[in-house]
Amino acid sequence: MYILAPSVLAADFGKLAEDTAKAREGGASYLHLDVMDGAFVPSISFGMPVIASLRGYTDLVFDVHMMVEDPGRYVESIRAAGADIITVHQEACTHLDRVIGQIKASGAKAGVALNPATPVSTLECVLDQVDMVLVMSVNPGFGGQKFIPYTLDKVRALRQYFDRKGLSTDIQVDGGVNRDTIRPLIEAGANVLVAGSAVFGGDVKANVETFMNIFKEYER
Ligand SMILES: O=C(CO)[C@H](O)[C@H](O)COP(=O)(O)O
Ligand SMILES: [Fe+2]
Repeated sequence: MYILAPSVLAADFGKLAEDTAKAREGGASYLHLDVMDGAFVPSISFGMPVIASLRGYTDLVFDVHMMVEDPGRYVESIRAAGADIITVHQEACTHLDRVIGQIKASGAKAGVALNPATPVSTLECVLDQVDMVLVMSVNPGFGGQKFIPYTLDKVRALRQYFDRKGLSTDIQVDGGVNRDTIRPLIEAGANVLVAGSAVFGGDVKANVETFMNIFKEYER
């Protein structure tokens, strides 16, 4: 029911495949891949070649978070590189409906992300079409930032909406997720939790296991 998506942004890039294998050993089923273009967000991370290369080393679900301007330009190539879920920012798409259609046509699951200061109401017209909504709980661009508490209200509002509609749409939260912030997030209705520094800082397998044990508290 609950899914941990370790974000490789905090991994040792010289040992990506190794760190990914450790996360899988601990029980993770997703791998969160942060693509940054230096325009939508200040930093530049990695793109298709790195994702395609890593695809050869793991069967984890590739959950690609596109922090790029006009992400519609890259949907097909990110899918071809191995993405299973492609999440685009509402703020980066002039034609969001078209991009969601493009992602679905590619065969990937479609996610839409919101920056902390972007209200849930901006997704009103597309909420019934997406497989996942990503609530950013830090301003995107860097790992290791502090969780922004008001984003919990957005998670609650989304879960209420999906429950009312009888939809089992995933709600993902990304940014500052750790063993202190994860319980309020689950209680607010999040079911896909991204964690970068809390997974890849230290013993990766043990860190993932800690999250898995917290999930068990809620799955009983
Ligand atoms: O999208 C992201 C940053 O924009 C990352 O997924 C996120 O920051 C994960 O890192 P941490 O868990 O250390 O906050
Ligand atoms: Fe992310």
